[in-house]
Amino acid sequence: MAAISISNLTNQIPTFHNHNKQSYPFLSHLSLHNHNHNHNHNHKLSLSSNFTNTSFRTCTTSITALNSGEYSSEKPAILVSEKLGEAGLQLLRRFGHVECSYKLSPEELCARIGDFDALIVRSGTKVTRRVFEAAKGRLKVVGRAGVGIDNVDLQAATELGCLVVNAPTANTIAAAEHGIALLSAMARNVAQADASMKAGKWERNKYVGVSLVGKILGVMGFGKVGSEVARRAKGLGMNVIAHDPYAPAARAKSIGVEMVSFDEAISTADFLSLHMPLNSSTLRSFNDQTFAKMKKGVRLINVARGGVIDEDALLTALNSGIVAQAALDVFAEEPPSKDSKLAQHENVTATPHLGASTKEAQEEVAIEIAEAVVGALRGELSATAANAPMVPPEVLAELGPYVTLAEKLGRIAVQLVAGGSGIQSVKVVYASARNPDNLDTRILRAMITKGIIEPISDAHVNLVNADFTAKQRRLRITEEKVSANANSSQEQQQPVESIQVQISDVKSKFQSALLDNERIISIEGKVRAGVPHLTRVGAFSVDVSLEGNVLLCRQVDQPGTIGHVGNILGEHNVNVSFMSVGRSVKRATAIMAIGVDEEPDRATLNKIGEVPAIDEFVFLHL
Ligand SMILES: NC(=O)c1ccc[n+]([C@@H]2O[C@H](COP(=O)([O-])OP(=O)(O)OC[C@H]3O[C@@H](n4cnc5c(N)ncnc54)[C@H](O)[C@@H]3O)[C@@H](O)[C@H]2O)c1
Ligand SMILES: O=C(O)[C@H](O)COP(=O)(O)O
Repeated sequence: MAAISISNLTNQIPTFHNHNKQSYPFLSHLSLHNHNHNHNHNHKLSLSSNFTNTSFRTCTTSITALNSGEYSSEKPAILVSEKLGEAGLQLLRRFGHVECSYKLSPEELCARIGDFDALIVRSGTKVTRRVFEAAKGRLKVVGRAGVGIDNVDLQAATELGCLVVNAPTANTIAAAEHGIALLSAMARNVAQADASMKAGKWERNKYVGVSLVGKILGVMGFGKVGSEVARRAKGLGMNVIAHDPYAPAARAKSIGVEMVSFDEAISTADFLSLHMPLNSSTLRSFNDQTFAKMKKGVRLINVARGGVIDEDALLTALNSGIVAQAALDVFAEEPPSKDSKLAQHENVTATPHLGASTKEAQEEVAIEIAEAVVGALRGELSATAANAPMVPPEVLAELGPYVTLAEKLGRIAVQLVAGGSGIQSVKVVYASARNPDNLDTRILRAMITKGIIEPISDAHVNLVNADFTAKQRRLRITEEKVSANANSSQEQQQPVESIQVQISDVKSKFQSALLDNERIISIEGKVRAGVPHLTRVGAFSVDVSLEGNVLLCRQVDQPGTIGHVGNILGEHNVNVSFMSVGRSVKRATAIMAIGVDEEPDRATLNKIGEVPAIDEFVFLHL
């Protein structure tokens, strides 16, 4: 894959106007899909004859004009594909259009998904790459109303910039209670005895059970559910050991649970209860080899995920008596086939994935996921994001203006690169008067990446996919944090004093942006009174607020030039919002930075290029 090329910008990227600014104020930080490609106007902007013709999409960080599907008003559209508690639905309805379609086939889901901004699922909906691709950029968030996100293709979501959030806490107790219910029911053959009675029998000798007290329970995965199961099992008089490579031993110890290795757990336990996530390292980790190491007659409970067990191996172990009984709430395929030998096995107690299914848990889960999805659609960062940095709200609030600055600096820097250059290496230097090591730069880096990549590609970059997109395009972004001297107490309180963006090994269409003519484009920005400013271009200090578009001119520092350019703009009804001149030596070369509200047309720009004192200039869309 080639480095980002800007060689053919001239005729490929039409000027882009977004006429459908939406009012989701923070979404720009997170989810910047733009659905207005149909509104492209093929305006081309010609800079003076000395310069490469370039056009850029205007920077529009507003979001998501909804597609022209069924839901086309200003409100976001939310598809709920599995049963969700009423309280959560009400919350969602207050915010957007909600469609509950509980029986969509995979094909129907793909056909409909492009009409929605959010999708809420439980474990029964497979949110595959096909679904994300079918969404064609509109889907901004997938909410998993529960814990396990193994039914969502996280990689595809990340690549396509879709946030995935879950509701990780609300069903913990329900799942733990179900685990204990299965443990007890299995030990006393409750389900089998009940079925026998319903068949008119009275089989007291057949259903003699085993006691729990004094037995060893091995909890595999000592997270939220596992630790609650352990706590309850202790109350039943069991000796509990646990295996979890990532859980702190002290937490287990505090409730009287000993952490042991995988092999020790499986070889000493009388009962094994599984509570780890399904991922590539846990997939079928209970298999022929591991069953062979277990104590003969072990009893197995699984309320985690069916896929952690090799089901054929379990069947063999049940038939050979290595596993005396199993209690399964989850299956590799759900529902399992009607003639599943496992579900039908007389030593298996089976439930249809009921772990989270209590009234209380479902109401709580629905509220938890509705809040997470609404927050994400509003552009807030989520505390339960599975594929984006979780940035605390207070950090986000503080970094807000720097987020805008970062994106604009990225946009400016890339527009200064001359056609024919391939951008490979970007360096960002953050200066802070506070301890720079404490600065969380993930959002800023994502926004710089967005600013650099979006004007020269069709990619939609956001916090979710920024690093992935940069990597995919072989754009290496390095960061440096340096200490800044604070000149005032206000500067001391700011999280960031300045952000410098450098693009190395490129030519510039504005020579003055190069550092010592070294093929390094360098610009710097600051936030002043909450407004992003461009404060340095190459070696020249400037000060222009980045609120409209910017014209940068290098000129001979002599009387009249500023007025001349200002007049040309005025004559063509282009309003100047800000102007600053930076020079190194009196009456030598100066850089003039002009903020303009409107986009000057080609004739206006040509006239500026004809001003004798102007050596070079560039118009930058922000
Ligand atoms: N049946 C249901 O309805 C139901 C309900 C809730 C949760 N679940 C499932 O239960 C599981 C646990 O949920 P949770 O909320 O406790 O999650 P959690 O993230 O709080 O806990 C999972 C624990 O597993 C540990 N772990 C990771 N890899 C491991 C490995 N290889 N071996 C041992 N431990 C490992 C993690 O360190 C973590 O402590 C998940 O698979 C979840 O999907 C099922
Ligand atoms: O991971 C979970 O939260 C549980 O497996 C619950 O799944 P469900 O929402 O489909 O009941």
